[in-house]
Amino acid sequence: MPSNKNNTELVPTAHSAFTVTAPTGPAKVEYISSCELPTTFATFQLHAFFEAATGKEHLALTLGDVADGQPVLARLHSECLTGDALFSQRCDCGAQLETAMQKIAKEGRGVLLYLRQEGRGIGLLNKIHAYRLQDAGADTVEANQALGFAPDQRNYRICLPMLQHLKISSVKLMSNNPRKAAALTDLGIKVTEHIPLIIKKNPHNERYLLTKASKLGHKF
Ligand SMILES: Nc1nc2c(ncn2[C@@H]2O[C@H](COP(=O)(O)OP(=O)(O)OP(=O)(O)O)[C@@H](O)[C@H]2O)c(=O)[nH]1
Ligand SMILES: [Zn+2]
Repeated sequence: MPSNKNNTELVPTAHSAFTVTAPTGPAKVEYISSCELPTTFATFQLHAFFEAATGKEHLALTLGDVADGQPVLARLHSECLTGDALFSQRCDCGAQLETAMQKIAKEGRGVLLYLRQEGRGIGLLNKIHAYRLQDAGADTVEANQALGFAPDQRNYRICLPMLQHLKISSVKLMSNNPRKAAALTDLGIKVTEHIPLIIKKNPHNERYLLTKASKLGHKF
């Protein structure tokens, strides 16, 4: 841990501004509204959902007719404010988001669920704590554990009501995380294809990607 000049630095402890344990059992997610979302890739339909148990607002972007019963090109994207909005090079999230939207635009049909599971479910404040621990030598899994969390706090139950609302029952999944496909299958969503979403590594995310492969089971 880097120390400040007065040596008053505290080891980060988990911030409990909200519950970080994803609710179990069938997820209750209410559909709220939809609008057009013109982007640099295509003009998507943006659908808003509300999860009362956590107070979280989840989003779905769709392009084309996703309700025709054919497998839909799909991305379940876990929120990463630093990567998705602030161009962070610590992870591969921003580039994965961009690539997924590009692929959907190219196909002319697809869905992206933007899930508010920041920091693999521990929230933004705790992710910053975890990054601080990583700056001091921990890997991404050790950092979560040092804060008292599981390496990955996410579950994907909220996807079911969102996909049901969109009338999507089978997907071609863009992900390197086998747990996402397994979770969808458990929920009764057919995964007809696994499409890797591999992003070029850089010196800042190399260790993170290696740890994802060796400790979290991601396939690269
Ligand atoms: N706790 C924690 N979360 C992180 C860290 N780096 C990225 N994240 C979060 O991890 C989530 C993305 O998960 P990843 O493991 O990168 O990828 P994935 O979603 O499991 O798999 P893919 O579908 O292949 O992208 C986002 O919510 C990020 O905010 C970290 O060091 N610690
Ligand atoms: Zn990220």
